[in-house]
Amino acid sequence: MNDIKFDFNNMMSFNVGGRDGVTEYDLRRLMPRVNKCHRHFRRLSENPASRVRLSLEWLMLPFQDKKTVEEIQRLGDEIGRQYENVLSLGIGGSYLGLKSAQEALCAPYYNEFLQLRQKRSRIYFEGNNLDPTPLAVLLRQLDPKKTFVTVISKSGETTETKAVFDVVEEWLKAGVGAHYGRQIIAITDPKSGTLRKKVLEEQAKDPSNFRSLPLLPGVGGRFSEFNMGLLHLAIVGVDIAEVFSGAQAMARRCSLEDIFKNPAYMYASLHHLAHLRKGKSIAIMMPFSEGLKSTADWYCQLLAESIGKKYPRRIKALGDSGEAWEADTRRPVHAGRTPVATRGTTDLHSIQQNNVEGPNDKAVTMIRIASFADDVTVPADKGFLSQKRFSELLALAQEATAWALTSAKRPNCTITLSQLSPWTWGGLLYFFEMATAFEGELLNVNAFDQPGVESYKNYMYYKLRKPDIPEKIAQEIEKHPVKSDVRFIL
Ligand SMILES: O=P(O)(O)OC[C@H]1O[C@](O)(CO)[C@@H](O)[C@@H]1O
Repeated sequence: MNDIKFDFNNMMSFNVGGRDGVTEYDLRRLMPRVNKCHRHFRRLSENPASRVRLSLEWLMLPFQDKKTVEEIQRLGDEIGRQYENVLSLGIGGSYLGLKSAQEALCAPYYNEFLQLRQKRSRIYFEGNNLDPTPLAVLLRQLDPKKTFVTVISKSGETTETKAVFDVVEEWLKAGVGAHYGRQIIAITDPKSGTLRKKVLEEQAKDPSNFRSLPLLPGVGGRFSEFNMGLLHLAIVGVDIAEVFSGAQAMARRCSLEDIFKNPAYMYASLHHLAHLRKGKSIAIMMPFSEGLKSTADWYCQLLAESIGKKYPRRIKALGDSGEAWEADTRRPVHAGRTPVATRGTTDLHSIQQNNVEGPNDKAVTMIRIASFADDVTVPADKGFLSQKRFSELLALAQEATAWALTSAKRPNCTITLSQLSPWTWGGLLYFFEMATAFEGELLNVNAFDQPGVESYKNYMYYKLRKPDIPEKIAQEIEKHPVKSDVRFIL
């Protein structure tokens, strides 16, 4: 059985009370807005030009052409079987989806045991931080001749990925010699950016150098796992067609107008109401599965970058029956909910205290797996735990967490995956993508840009004297120096 269920009973007032819970009446009152957003979103998603212009092309990713997917599957398979190690460089949307896929769909301790990884490459994620220690240690240990490098960056400009790639490229060159470029694949924008430029230059020297795969136009980083992440799925031996089949099934459920039939619209509507009417501004993501830890991290980027916006969206109609969006800077709204990634049962012994007794400003999403591929049983004669299966204990812990939250009037909901498989994981990702995009619609913000991330980048570029920094940015930085008074440093 391959199934995904969304249980939101504990978001409702009949379980957590009228002050903190949503009523059916609230949901029905929101329906005209939901229907309007649905029609708007649908109109845009049916228009190919709008999809690309507004970064909605992620909607189509699970429906990609079979031949392309098969080619990627073959290529990844070849790399995974040939190389002892794969260094996967990327950050944000060019990293989190890959990591979450690996944790969810490969055996735990994948890197440690050859048999568990079916004799495929060990995977090392780098380029997602500027901390020098892991990189320095790793490069001292790895044999460049046995290492393949995937560098993933839509822009090709991201400092973390670029700096690490610059180092890794030289390391590979020194260790492998003239043909080092055959051990690199770049996944980047098909036309623009410095990484694409580098690919073209290197391929002109030798066509088997710096192979590359395109990031499809109209796909933003955090919505790109079914594009940027495909090669990685293939390297670690995951069946991409299964992931897509699960995502397609979810896409069909999420295309329905009725929120009582569309789980993503319901998720978005409930959290929208819980936030704006009941003050639940913190989104706690709590999978009861080690395999879904990084999926919770992936969700944090998705929610934070998509919904956390200073300005609402101003829509401009265009001639092709499409539209363009811009920030309406006259009216700051500071929209968004703050995501926090936790995990059951580990964080029941830390963050859960605050969830139950701290400020009642959270909505908790639990994810549970109904059936595990492996199980462990406590031996007999061990008191009250005797002969209990771990899966049983875990399910009970999740039930107990829901009870503890609900009885303390803390709204919570549970997503149940029949099992953790490529099919359910594909469906789960699509569900969250649609729920987040739709929450953006309800809030009327652009869920597909991330202007707030630029300010730290600009400051760094300015200090690093990156060429072509706009004068306006330089002035802005000069105008706002951060004061440092020694009295306030102990
Ligand atoms: O793929 P790129 O261009 O290196 O960007 C990486 C990440 O950086 C951001 O642009 C900002 O953090 C993310 O949205 C994106 O996922």
